[in-house]
Amino acid sequence: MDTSTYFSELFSLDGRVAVVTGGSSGIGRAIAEALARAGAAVVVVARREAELDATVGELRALGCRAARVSADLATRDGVRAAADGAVAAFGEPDILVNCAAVNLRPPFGELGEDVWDTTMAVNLDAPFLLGQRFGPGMAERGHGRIIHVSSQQAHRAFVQSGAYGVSKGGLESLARSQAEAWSPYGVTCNTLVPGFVMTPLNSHLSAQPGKVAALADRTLVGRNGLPGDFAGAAVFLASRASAYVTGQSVYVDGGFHAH
Ligand SMILES: NC(=O)c1ccc[n+]([C@@H]2O[C@H](COP(=O)([O-])OP(=O)(O)OC[C@H]3O[C@@H](n4cnc5c(N)ncnc54)[C@H](O)[C@@H]3O)[C@@H](O)[C@H]2O)c1
Repeated sequence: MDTSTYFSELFSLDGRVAVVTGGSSGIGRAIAEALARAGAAVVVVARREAELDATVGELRALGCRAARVSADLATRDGVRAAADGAVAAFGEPDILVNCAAVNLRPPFGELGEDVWDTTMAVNLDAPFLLGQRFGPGMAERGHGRIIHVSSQQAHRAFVQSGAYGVSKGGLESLARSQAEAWSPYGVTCNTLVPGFVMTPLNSHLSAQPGKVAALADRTLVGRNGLPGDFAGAAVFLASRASAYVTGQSVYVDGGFHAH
């Protein structure tokens, strides 16, 4: 077997269908593009129409198969609409990437039910519900990949991110439960754990360059992350190459957690 066939068999996503929530911006946008470039037909799920149109247009311009579903994952109806729309576009998915999230930031003492409920709905309930919808079919077909996107804040306390951190800790636990249920049937379930990445999610920090620089100093590679830093890890976790990796939290954080 020549080298390019060898690597293509390991990493190619030709013939696969991927659903990427939060796929129209930031890390999710980079993951959607990476999976599409690796050969998958990609359904991008998010709320904002203009960003969705732009993302799908760019993916199609690259020669990739892409479709969009506009849905609010904060509601059960929205999650159902997202799943139905994705299946209507390209059929049952082989790969589910749960990247959509909110990070609302009241000080912990002022954290009320509304912030808690919205955070859990988008960051934890939607990944659970989409997993329940697609995981059994993946297991029945004998192959599948579920990839969640967590956060360093699942592992340490950050001021004003109490609900967010809890939701991300739950997500990593969810991946392990899903792995326990479905990995015997060829479905791997893992979590990517980003460090700090400058995206719309933390645009409030763009006015605090000192804080952004301090976060970069805490990494081992000496810089904060870029959305494109997640492309390789996502393709790996979505491909045959990661068949023996499941129930894991994979840190893509420039070594932030290593010291
Ligand atoms: N940027 C960072 O520093 C960082 C660090 C750790 C973890 N993360 C995680 O990375 C993932 C991507 O975040 P990002 O930084 O790229 O931010 P982002 O704001 O660019 O992306 C978040 C996405 O979630 C979508 N979304 C939010 N609420 C939604 C809803 N109710 N319904 C549907 N879609 C909704 C948004 O439309 C957007 O596409 C998130 O899970 C986030 O928690 C980011």
